[in-house]
Amino acid sequence: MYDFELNPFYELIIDDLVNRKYSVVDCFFSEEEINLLRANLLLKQDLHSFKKAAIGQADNEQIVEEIRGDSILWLDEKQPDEVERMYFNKVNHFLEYVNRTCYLGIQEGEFHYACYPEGTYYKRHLDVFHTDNRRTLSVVLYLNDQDWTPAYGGELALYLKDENGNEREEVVHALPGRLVVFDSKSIEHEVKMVNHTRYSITGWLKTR
Ligand SMILES: O=C(O)CCC(=O)C(=O)O
Ligand SMILES: [Fe+2]
Repeated sequence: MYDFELNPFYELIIDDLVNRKYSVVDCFFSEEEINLLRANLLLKQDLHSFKKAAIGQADNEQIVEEIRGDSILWLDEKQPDEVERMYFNKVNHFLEYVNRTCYLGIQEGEFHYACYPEGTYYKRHLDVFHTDNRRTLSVVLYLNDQDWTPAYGGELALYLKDENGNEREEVVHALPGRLVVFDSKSIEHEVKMVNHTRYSITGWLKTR
């Protein structure tokens, strides 16, 4: 017997995750919250604190712009600013719900701002490492301007298997406020060529 109230919005996301291993929702954050998060990202970027993103992990990290061309800044969950605290509160609320209903055993998260300048992309990859497969759910939130159009490129392509085992590409436009949650361990994906600076927060919910 559940001792808490069902959340119909979270249930939709969870249904998607169970049925097809990914979910795309546009109203997890309000437009005002997205504007605050974008302004926060731009402020931090002005302070020149973004670094070219690497591939690999720990002592095996390499910057390879032919594979990924974004610059990132990790969020510090222990010292969030006011806007980041709002982001963490919402994500953690969802996370607690997922843990209680799906028993995924997620213990922690890691999150970074990302900026893809024009002409960059991130080639097809999986979000788990050979030496560390704790990442369970990938969570991407787009912080692009409200006038973002598909002509700006930078689509997220998810490579999915249909019921016959054939591969199918699901294309997701990086519309402002859009949240994409997907199974880190099984869904290969890529960021297509970006024609206009593209902003996001990407996070991973992990087991310990
Ligand atoms: O920004 C996106 O749409 C996906 C980014 C991504 O795949 C990653 O950072 O691992
Ligand atoms: Fe990824």
